[in-house]
Amino acid sequence: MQQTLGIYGGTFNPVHFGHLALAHTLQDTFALGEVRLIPTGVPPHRAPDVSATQRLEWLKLSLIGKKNLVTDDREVKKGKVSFTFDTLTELQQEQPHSLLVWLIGGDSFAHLPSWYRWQELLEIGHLVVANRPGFNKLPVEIAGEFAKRQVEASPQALAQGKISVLPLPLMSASSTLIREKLARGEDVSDLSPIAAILQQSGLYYKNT
Ligand SMILES: Nc1ncnc2c1ncn2[C@@H]1O[C@H](COP(=O)(O)OP(=O)(O)OP(=O)(O)O)[C@@H](O)[C@H]1O
Ligand SMILES: O=C(O)c1ccc[n+]([C@@H]2O[C@H](COP(=O)([O-])O)[C@@H](O)[C@H]2O)c1
Repeated sequence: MQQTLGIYGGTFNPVHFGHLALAHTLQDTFALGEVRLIPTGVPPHRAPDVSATQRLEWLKLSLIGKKNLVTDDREVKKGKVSFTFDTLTELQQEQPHSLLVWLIGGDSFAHLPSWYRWQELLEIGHLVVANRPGFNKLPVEIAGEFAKRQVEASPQALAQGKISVLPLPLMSASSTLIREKLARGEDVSDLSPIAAILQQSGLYYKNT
């Protein structure tokens, strides 16, 4: 049987239930032994107001007791901008016999042409896309790649250079929504597994 490794990168500013549902469903749908959640240190396209070590710490807390879901701190340790192409290349070198099964949301997928070496990125492993607003309005070059590469979401269909859609209904959870609610001092326990910690930290609170 083919060896596989699940990869899920994100800013996780902060972690929410949607992130966890995506990671679980990825693991389950493709029968992956392990999914690595990789927080960005210095993300290429944004500047989070909370440190990378803090975002990693919260992510770790939210994964306690979750078999097969683990954090990977390589991008946090780098201390400079991390490109997904470099991270996946590094992981592939470490595990030359594993197929990398990497996950992004539909909004990220729609912006893929702005990513570093995005066309080569599509060749590295098997990409899994989770539905999210934006996925239904793909730029033409991405729509073309998707049409050419799409296969069903199953362990048997896993293959280098292919793309599958994660079988999960649209989830409205987002870090933006959590940050907005915390800024107003509102409860976020329906959105994040670390709601109490976030509220106590006061980190996103804006006393206006
Ligand atoms: N609810 C969701 N449904 C589908 N994909 C999601 C969802 N939440 C996050 N993702 C995807 O997971 C990856 C990491 O997301 P990220 O950590 O930036 O969270 P986010 O909720 O998108 O944050 P923000 O609201 O700050 O943009 C991205 O590819 C994103 O598209
Ligand atoms: O490599 C790139 O050029 C690139 C550009 C934008 C985002 N990414 C990665 O995509 C993942 C999700 O990003 P974000 O900003 O939606 O949290 C995260 O792992 C980022 O490092 C990667």
